Amino acid sequence: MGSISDETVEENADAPTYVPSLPVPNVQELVKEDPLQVPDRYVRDQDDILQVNDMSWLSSEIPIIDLSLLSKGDKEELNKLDLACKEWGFFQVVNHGVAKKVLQDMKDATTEFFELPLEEKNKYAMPPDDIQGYGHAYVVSEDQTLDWSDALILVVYPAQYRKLKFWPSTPKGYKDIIEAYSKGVKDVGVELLRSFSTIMGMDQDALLGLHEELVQALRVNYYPECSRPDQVLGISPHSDTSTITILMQEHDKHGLQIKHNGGWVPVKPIPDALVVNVGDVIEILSNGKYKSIEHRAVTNESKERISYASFLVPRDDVEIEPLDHLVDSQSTQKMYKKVVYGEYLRSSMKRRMEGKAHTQMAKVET
Ligand SMILES: O=C(O)CCC(=O)C(=O)O
Ligand SMILES: [Fe+2]
Repeated sequence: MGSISDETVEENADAPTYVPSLPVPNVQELVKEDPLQVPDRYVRDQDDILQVNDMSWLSSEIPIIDLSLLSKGDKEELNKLDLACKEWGFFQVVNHGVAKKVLQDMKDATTEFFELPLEEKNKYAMPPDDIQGYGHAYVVSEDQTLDWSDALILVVYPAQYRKLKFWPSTPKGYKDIIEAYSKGVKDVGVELLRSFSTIMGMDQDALLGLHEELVQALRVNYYPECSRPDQVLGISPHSDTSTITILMQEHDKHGLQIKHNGGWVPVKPIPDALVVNVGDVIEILSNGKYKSIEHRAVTNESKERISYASFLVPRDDVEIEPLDHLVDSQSTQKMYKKVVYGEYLRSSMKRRMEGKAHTQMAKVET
């Protein structure tokens, strides 16, 4: 594999465009200027963050799936996957085959990138009319409560969708590291989609085929430390508009929480494991059997946290609706309307992230 050279930065005509977001302050800089300030725009209604819904004791119940067993078609592991998707919508994957070094290089280079001075990072600033680059997405109104985070967002697959002008060339080799990490995640994703096809009663390659082309986007979330973690959220509660999301977190920092039985359950990092969640596409295809679960990230008082979310999604023109055979087997009606994926995705970007409000729009009114 050759390296991604610095010369290939001209605009790519095949690259899709996305919905813009309003400009907001860089949170990392706010903290640098005054570690104690928490501007009003970031302060949540206390009901939003209260610990009364704390269900941390359930963390150890979040399923752990062995990908090497799934790949062999192990029945028991496939059952575990089915249960995980029905009951949790989230699980952690071990024995996924992505080399430790690939994961570690990604963490090291990314940490270095975020430590660069703002002007350096801003060479890759997200323009007002795009969602790729370094900045903030999903800001749609001046009076929306803001998330305590900055992000670097890149479309990585298919390669012809890339906009390389947003791929940082510092630290040295970062582009190749992003590519190697994304390739690893893609292989895991393909393997998982095969197993998802199986548990959804289809040929192994059915889901991949339905995507026409597997599109993969990377969102690196940077959550600076916050002097008042009880007042802010790193990322608002939302469900992912993806088919599945594959997330790497740092092993020594907590932040991700998922909604379960009305409470918030932290996903405790397991070293080198990847966190996977069912996205809205699987929820719709499965007619709600598998749920795209609401999740959020909280901040830490003394440490910044970085998370790496890879979203696997269908091509824009693919139509998504509940699979006929699943509707029949559940002997219920179709719970979701047909949506064109690209329209669904873009309309979600025009809203602020707000729980399951967007999936709700695809629901058939009853
Ligand atoms: O930081 C995390 O753990 C969650 C990130 C997330 O949910 C997202 O980027 O969609
Ligand atoms: Fe998410």
